[in-house]
Amino acid sequence: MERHLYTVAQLRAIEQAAYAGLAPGTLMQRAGKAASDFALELLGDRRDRPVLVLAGPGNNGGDALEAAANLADAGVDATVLHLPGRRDASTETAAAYERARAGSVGWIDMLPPGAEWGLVIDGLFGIGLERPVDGDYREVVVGLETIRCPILALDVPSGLDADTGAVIGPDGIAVRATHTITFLGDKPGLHTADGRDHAGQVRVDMLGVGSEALPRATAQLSGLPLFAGRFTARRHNTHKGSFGDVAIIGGAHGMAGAPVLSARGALYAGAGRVYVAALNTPPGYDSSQPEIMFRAAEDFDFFGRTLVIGPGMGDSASAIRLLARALDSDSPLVIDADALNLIGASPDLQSRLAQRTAPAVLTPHPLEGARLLGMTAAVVQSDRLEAAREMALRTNATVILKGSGTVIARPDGEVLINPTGNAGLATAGSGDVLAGICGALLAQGWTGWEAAAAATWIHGAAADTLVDEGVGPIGMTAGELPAAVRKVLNRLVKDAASR
Ligand SMILES: NC(=O)C1=CN([C@@H]2O[C@H](COP(=O)(O)OP(=O)(O)OC[C@H]3O[C@@H](n4cnc5c(N)ncnc54)[C@H](OP(=O)(O)O)[C@@H]3O)[C@@H](O)[C@H]2O)[C@@H](O)CC1
Ligand SMILES: [K+]
Repeated sequence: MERHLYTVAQLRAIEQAAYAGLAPGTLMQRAGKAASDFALELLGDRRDRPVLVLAGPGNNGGDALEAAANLADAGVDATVLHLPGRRDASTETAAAYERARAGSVGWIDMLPPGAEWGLVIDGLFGIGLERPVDGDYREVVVGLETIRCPILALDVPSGLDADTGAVIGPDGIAVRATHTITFLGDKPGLHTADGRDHAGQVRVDMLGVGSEALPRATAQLSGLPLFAGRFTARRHNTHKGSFGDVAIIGGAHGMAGAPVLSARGALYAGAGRVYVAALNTPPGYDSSQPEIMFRAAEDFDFFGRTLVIGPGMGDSASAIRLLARALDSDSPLVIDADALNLIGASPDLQSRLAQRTAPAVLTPHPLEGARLLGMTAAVVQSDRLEAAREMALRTNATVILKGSGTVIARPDGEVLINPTGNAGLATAGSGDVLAGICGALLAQGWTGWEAAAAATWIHGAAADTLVDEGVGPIGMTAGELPAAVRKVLNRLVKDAASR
């Protein structure tokens, strides 16, 4: 899957350009038709169930009115809960209202308690929402929370910021849809932050607008086409040196598990040799993974090795020394966990990072990202794309900002949102495994951008596989991920070979 993501400003420009060449109301009629077609598909053979259509004050409400009229024409029992605003509706929305009025649509002005619906269509607000959903609108959204049927959002689930995926406003509220049909281009907010929980499955309908009319998108959904060329079958005539060395630097006193999880991630993602360079006295070996070699970090030679630095590393003087040495080296570098916090606190380490020429990939969660940027995690989460872009620009590195809809950014402003993964990844150690996978791909010669995109995608796909097998999301452990990562990777290579 590869899909461009447009900002509201870009969508308004697309809308304006498309609008100019069409009869008034055409786009809204197309949106209403796409919505009612999708609604009929969701109803399937339950077309006798009543459908509730929520129509708000703006053009999103106009889309909903068109959809309601279409459903009634198709013989569906469609009821509109109409909540117009104080201002006059646009000409198109007024026309859609007249059309629905003339048909066999039912009308209500409040949510009847206890009513049962086969489907709810949310056309309260779309990309025009700029302040929190309140008053009667809020009451309706609260009322939806107890309704147990599919909810189809038109364009954007009402209450969600289409650019950022944040629910609008302090103490804001947004519709939790099971499906979203989005118009004129996909939107980043449907795929990150609160977006995945509120949008459900996303379908894009371009309303007949051709790709030549679209601006250049600086954000897209990540997907196999971005890195599929790297999945080549291994040649027979190879050896462990052919697939790179990865060294995990971390494991201070009491934190030996984190680098071991990273090391397993690297091993199962195909690195030739994997070391743990431990700050504390290294264990002799890992009995469940004896392939991992343990060394003391202080006198470990970084040369020719890909480094994953930070898991369980702590903030000792020795940790800072090792991090400075790693930043100054020519080794490809994944920077995780404690190493990120140390960089956030040190202008000296920041300038060493910014001056690097070898690949560097940073893997912050929102709090680590916040420390790097000198802001709060809430501010990072309020605009994850912008935060990831800013981090990439300041550090001159590729950034993987973890969380629901992980954002991957590079210094030139290009951004990906990863669509794989699930809540099972919200568990201790899963980030360590991700850093290890990323290290393994760098060690096999991938660029920082490809390694970051693919490691995130594969890590999420591995978690999705585990959920399909009944292992999670509840109770999924980080230690279960590496074997699933191996399965996903080998399947991708096999699929690539058979294409
Ligand atoms: N134009 C086109 O060609 C096409 C448009 N399309 C569709 O239009 C949608 C965009 O329409 P839109 O711009 O009218 O904005 P929309 O999201 O409906 O809401 C804005 C309205 O809500 C009001 N309002 C805002 N916040 C509020 C609050 N908290 N509480 C109460 N009221 C509030 C606000 O009022 P105001 O702020 O002006 O007082 C204004 O009236 C887009 O998402 C897509 O679905 C498609 O058909 C494709 C073709
Ligand atoms: K909506």
